[in-house]
Amino acid sequence: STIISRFQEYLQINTAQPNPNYSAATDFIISQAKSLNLETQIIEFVKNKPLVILKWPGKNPFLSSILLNSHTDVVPVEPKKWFFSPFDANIDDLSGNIYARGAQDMKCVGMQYLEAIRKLKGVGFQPIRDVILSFVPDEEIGGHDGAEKFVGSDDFLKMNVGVVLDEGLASPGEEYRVFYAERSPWWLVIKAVGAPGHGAKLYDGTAMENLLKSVESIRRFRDSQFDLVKGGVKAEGDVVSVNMVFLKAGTPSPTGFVMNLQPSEAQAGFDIRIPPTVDQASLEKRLAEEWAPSSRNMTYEFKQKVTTEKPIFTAYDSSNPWWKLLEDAVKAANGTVGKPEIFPASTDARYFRVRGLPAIGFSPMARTPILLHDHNEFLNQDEYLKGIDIYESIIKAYSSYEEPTRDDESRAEL
Ligand code: MET
Ligand SMILES: [Zn+2]
Ligand SMILES: [Zn+2]
Repeated sequence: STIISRFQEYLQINTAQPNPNYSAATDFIISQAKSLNLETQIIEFVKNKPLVILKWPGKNPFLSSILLNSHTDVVPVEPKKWFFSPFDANIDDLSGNIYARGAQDMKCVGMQYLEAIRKLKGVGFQPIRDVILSFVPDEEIGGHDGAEKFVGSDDFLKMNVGVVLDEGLASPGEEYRVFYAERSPWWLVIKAVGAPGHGAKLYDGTAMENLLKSVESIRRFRDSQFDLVKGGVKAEGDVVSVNMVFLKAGTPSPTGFVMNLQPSEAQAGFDIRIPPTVDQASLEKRLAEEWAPSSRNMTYEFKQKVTTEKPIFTAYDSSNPWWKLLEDAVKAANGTVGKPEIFPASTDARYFRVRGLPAIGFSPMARTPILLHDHNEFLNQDEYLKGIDIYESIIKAYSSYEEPTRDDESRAEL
């Protein structure tokens, strides 16, 4: 169908980090917007890193707007490990699965917003609140030149955003997952130095030994957290995850590494995710004292570090009307929403939440294995189409919601 081919077309644009083709993605999104008669704006806070903003104006400009956010970049691939080429967006005839990097994370969502608007326009629906779509760059590398700059801009203030939808996760079961908070990412590099020497000599204080002691200590901590999840004591989003993502050491030689030389430097990288309620200061103390102690000639550095003064949540009780509106709208489209969860990884939603806005993490993919950042990422075409109906229902409910929200009230007082 044309709906599916439009999704394929977006997936075929290679927006993988670290060299995303943002200009092709922008052209594509703008052409979609034009076909839908949406207002368009391109903002470049940083050159060649465009944010594409689309607007479907509502009838009441005094009410806060609905922001539907998605990121245009995707994570890199190891193409040889894929059955289908990751930027072909092939459809497996038998299953109807669409294979592509970004099929789940999160080009599906960006296109589903647009397709839902297409349907609503097709039946003559008119929103009361402004419906704004933001297609933002660089989420996968921290969002610093995308969503982070966006939320601090005048353009954003003028939008008077009242609620934000951003990405969630696929769900293998029947229920859609929905997220009210997320863990903070710490991308940590620990470095050890030590005395170099002959490969045959046993001596204390080598860089490798110094590093490995840390790795052992970090692994014990990792196990303790993982055990809580395995034992069913805690959910994935409620423990600290620590995973080693690189190891770097050794003296290179043309045939590999020099084998009889103990190197003077060694380092390891870790992806750490910290739940909102965990005390970050005490974790950093553990890091300084046990994981990278200067007494063992170790230093550390963060490649990414999100710190929060206090836990940041989107309310899911009656103080936040958007939560129930979403649940009801999903129900109205024959879906069900699970219990509110903490997103185990990170999304741009955090930038909206720190500004005090309710942001909900939601990607309508049920009956789907979680394959974001994995090989052979796919989304089934029927599931994709169902997701469009879900968004149609949500956008309809959100944009026709007339009760003043807290945000509208504070606006009125100005
Ligand atoms: N969304 C990506 C992740 O969770 C990038 C986050 S930036 C630290 O890994
Ligand atoms: Zn994502
Ligand atoms: Zn991602």
